[in-house]
Amino acid sequence: MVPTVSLEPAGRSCWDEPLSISVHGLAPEQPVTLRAALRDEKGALFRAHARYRADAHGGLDLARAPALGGSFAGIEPMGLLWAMEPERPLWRLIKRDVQTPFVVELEALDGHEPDGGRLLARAVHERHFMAPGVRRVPVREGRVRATLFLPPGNGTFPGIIDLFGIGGGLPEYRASLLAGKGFAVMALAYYNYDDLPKGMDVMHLEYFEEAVNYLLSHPQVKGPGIGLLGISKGGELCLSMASFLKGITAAVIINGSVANVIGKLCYKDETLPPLSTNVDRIRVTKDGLKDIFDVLSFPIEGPDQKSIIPVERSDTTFLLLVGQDDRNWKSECYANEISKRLQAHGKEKPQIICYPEAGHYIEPPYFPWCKASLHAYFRIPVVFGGEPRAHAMAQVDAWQKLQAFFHKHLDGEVRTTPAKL
Ligand SMILES: CCCCCCCCCCCCCCCC(=O)SCCNC(=O)CCNC(=O)[C@H](O)C(C)(C)COP(=O)(O)OP(=O)(O)OC[C@H]1O[C@@H](n2cnc3c(N)ncnc32)[C@H](O)[C@@H]1OP(=O)(O)O
Repeated sequence: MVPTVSLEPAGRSCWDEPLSISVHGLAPEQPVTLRAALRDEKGALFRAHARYRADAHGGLDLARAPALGGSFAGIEPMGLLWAMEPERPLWRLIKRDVQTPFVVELEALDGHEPDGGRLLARAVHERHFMAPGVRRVPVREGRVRATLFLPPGNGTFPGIIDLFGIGGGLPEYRASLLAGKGFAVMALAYYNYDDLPKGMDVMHLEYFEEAVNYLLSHPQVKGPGIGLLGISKGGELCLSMASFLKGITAAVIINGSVANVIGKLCYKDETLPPLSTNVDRIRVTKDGLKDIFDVLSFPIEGPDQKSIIPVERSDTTFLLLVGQDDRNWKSECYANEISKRLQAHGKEKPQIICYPEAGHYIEPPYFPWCKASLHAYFRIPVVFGGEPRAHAMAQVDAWQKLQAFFHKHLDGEVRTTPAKL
């Protein structure tokens, strides 16, 4: 019998969907190595491999068989994806064009040699970023530069604005995936994109207000309020939006900050200065990378208090997702501080979910953990924290939790979907 690699669903799936991977037609107990590879749109190669042993009938099912070593160990049905590592140092897996898939190649090789034995079987699988029927609508309305993703159908959908962090541009991959779950999601650029400012010295919340109003007045967006989703500096901006602007019902903040950082934040006649930084507190890790964890002080004291976002003004319901090993900044302290300030003013206590050994970059499921990359603002290689497996588990769980939260608060629905790694 000729060995074959099978994937379920066959041929194609959405990037955030779990896959069933199996090999058939092996010899009983045959040692094999499985390899997965994909190239990003800049040509950078990401790879993972793991050693396995076929069962007594010559079958191998990654949901039941433990990996005996390689990029990961133990039963990890999706390990060949989340454990991928870039060939290029300091490189993150980013999807730029969400209209094309990542093409994943899977190979089964004979034996356990590090460089791979004879090729036994091969499969190619497309991982897509737009579920069938999801529509992509570029938005250039007034000052707003964005891309709106609409679920299939003519109805109205809960609306969400999605913000990324430092680096700017217009990453669309999270918004496009989330639209596949029944939300109208607008990925919003705010700097370093098109005719928007190149830098982030001053952020005007009026720009974000225009985006909120655009989404709220869209005929396919269900009111009366919208949701916000943001990571890092994007999470911090969501907190500011929820504190100063109207029309925001629910916000999910992934490793955000309680205070304004890097540039000034202006809204009408108010200005929040950026937190002060102390670059003498940058540490060098044993790999020669930079750890910026202590660059911003906590507790926030003295003149720095002017940078604190007035969360107590907000009537938004919050879900704060925290990587407990975030080395970018003190996300857990910030989440607790947000909670403390809201409660001190009689506001609703936010839900905080802390993920042990998860780092800064909590992405949608199966994006490989990124140890470090060039800080887009300071141009130094910084560590993000986390440990690959725990971080991968956090990403799967966070993705489920944020969808359930938005369905509950924007749609009035309680949905529970079991998380799968
Ligand atoms: C000395 C003083 C220190 C002081 C220290 C103080 C710290 C004081 C505390 C601050 C604390 C901050 C806390 C908030 C920290 C966040 O916000 S963490 C960052 C979160 N980042 C995001 O959410 C992603 C934001 N977006 C992006 O990064 C960009 O949109 C994208 C996705 C890279 C695309 O942007 P683009 O402009 O189309 O990209 P492109 O022109 O191809 O490349 C731009 C640069 O990114 C790099 N890049 C592109 N693709 C990749 C990739 N796949 N992997 C890695 N790099 C890539 C390129 O190399 C390029 O660099 P250069 O070649 O110019 O050197």
